[in-house]
Amino acid sequence: MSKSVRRKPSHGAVAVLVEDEKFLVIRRSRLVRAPNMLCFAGGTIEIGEQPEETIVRELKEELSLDATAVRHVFQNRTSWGTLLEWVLVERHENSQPIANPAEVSEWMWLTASELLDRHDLLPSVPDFFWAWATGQLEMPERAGTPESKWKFIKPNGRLVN
Ligand SMILES: Nc1nc2c([nH]c(=O)n2[C@@H]2O[C@H](COP(=O)(O)OP(=O)(O)OP(=O)(O)O)[C@@H](O)[C@H]2O)c(=O)[nH]1
Repeated sequence: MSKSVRRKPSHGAVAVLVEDEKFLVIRRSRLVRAPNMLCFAGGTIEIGEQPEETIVRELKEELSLDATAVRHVFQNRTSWGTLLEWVLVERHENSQPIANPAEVSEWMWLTASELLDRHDLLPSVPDFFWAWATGQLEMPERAGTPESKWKFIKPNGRLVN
């Protein structure tokens, strides 16, 4: 969520950090676009950057977290036209998140089911879990197994029972 030179059209990268079936989630600060919403850490890909570099930089800026990109897992486009690159990351041993209040008001570890129960998510987050549940992306064992009910999460929508 830095304010430096941007590439147009908007192209962003999202950090997927999962341990023991819990995903690292941030609440966006009230000072940024989509204030107070829950999402994964990430931000705009700057000129000359690879998505893997963007998410390492954004994890440092938003959460003071040291992490390594593992692999690109997914790509999608938001309803407002931003192309998103989803990158699996691992945090460095002993590196703990500390929220930068200019960008992040809090962080939390949530299971996918806990996440999908929330009503304050950026719409790309249920889209990501829908894609996982429908076999469009591969996640490591530590992420657990996608639940079949997530297949009923409509893209940009909520869980349909
Ligand atoms: N950080 C983050 N951004 C996401 C997610 N899902 C999603 O659609 N986005 C979108 O990706 C774009 C870039 O994210 P951002 O808002 O955190 O980053 P930024 O300040 O560098 O970019 P911006 O000021 O152009 O919006 C925004 O349009 C944001 O809404 C997500 O899970 N995490």
